[in-house]
Amino acid sequence: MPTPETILVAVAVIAKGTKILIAKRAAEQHQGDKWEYPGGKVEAGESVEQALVRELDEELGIKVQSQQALLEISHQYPEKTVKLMVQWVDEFDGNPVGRENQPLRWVEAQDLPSFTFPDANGPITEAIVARLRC
Ligand SMILES: Nc1nc2c([nH]c(=O)n2[C@@H]2O[C@H](COP(=O)(O)OP(=O)(O)OP(=O)(O)O)[C@@H](O)[C@H]2O)c(=O)[nH]1
Ligand SMILES: [Mg+2]
Repeated sequence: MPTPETILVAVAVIAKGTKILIAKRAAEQHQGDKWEYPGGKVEAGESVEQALVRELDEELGIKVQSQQALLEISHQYPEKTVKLMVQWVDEFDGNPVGRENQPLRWVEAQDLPSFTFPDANGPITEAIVARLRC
């Protein structure tokens, strides 16, 4: 059987000081009811950076002013394979709101381990903590 195509996803770690913004996925979504870093699928013809700007406008109503690559994670779920392009965002205009009615929380980075994230997300917390220490 051919390997299914990898879905490229632009994901934002949005930081305000030592606080990180997380959002709750809807029950009916893939990896539903878990917390996530906002973002979504990169569409045809878009760069990762462009996709992130679009997704954060659509999902949170903020305008990203700068972003930097934090890490990349390839993960095979039983039903699909994703490649998360995780970007660090600490400059943006506007105040994030859950435009898709998703609950949002600003969480101290050190408290992230007490939230349940999609299975692919394991390495992200460590990368955040490392980034904040530098
Ligand atoms: N946004 C986001 N997606 C993640 C994370 N971790 C993770 O495995 N994913 C997976 O990445 C895939 C695409 O993300 P998404 O559901 O946000 O895509 P999207 O905004 O384009 O949504 P849509 O398909 O409802 O239009 C999903 O299969 C999701 O489970 C994460 O931290 N944030
Ligand atoms: Mg999304």
